[in-house]
Amino acid sequence: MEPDLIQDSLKVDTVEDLDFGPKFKKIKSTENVRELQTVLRDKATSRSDFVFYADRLIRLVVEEGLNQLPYKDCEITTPTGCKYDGLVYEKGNCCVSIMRSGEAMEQGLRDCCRSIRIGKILVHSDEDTHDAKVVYSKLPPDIAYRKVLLMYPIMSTGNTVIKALHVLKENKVLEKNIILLNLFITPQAAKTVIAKFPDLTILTSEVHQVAPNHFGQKYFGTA
Ligand SMILES: O=P(O)(O)OC[C@H]1O[C@H](OP(=O)(O)OP(=O)(O)O)[C@H](O)[C@@H]1O
Repeated sequence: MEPDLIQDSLKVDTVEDLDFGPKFKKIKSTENVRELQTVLRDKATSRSDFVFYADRLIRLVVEEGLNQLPYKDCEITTPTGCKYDGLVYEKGNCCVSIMRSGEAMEQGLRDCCRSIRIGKILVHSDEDTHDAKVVYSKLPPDIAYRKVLLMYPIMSTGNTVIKALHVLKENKVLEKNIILLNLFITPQAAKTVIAKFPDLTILTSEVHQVAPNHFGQKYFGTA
């Protein structure tokens, strides 16, 4: 999809509202989306509600993320014999989830792309300093030739995602072929990541000074 068409889409806010350039995109902030974000931020939300509402928000971001991938024209025949000019999803994509919160987004993607390959990167970040280091990675061997949906829901400083992006670049993935799917990002994280990776596409649901850093603990029930 061309950038100007993305701006016209009902599904994403116009990028002019955000000062992060044309490769930074946000799903439309509808009342439905705002309710999901509110439930996820509310400390009174039960764990089962948290998982349920997180999965709903993840699905919206994943569906819009699929709009950032390439499609090509095709013609099909309907059951009544009519020709129809349609679109078909192009092959050559994969996903990389950043453990562990990024793994919460895998089911939403698999619900849309049943057999997509999913690589993993584990980045350990220090709870106090937010310093991050790569502990483990396992990626599809031909990842350099694929478009990559990189998934991580929370960006506070952006350090975790930056480490993962370095791993992808070391594996010869082109920056312009990476689409980062995210739920919540701080303005600081957006600025920092974009300054280092200007050709990266970022798709989020909300930019806010406060990152809901309880996400992983609450989603996986470890708090
Ligand atoms: O942008 P950053 O400053 O790097 O932070 C990203 C996220 O990573 C940390 O969570 P945690 O270590 O619990 O990660 P996990 O939920 O993936 O285990 C932090 O609390 C954020 O939620």
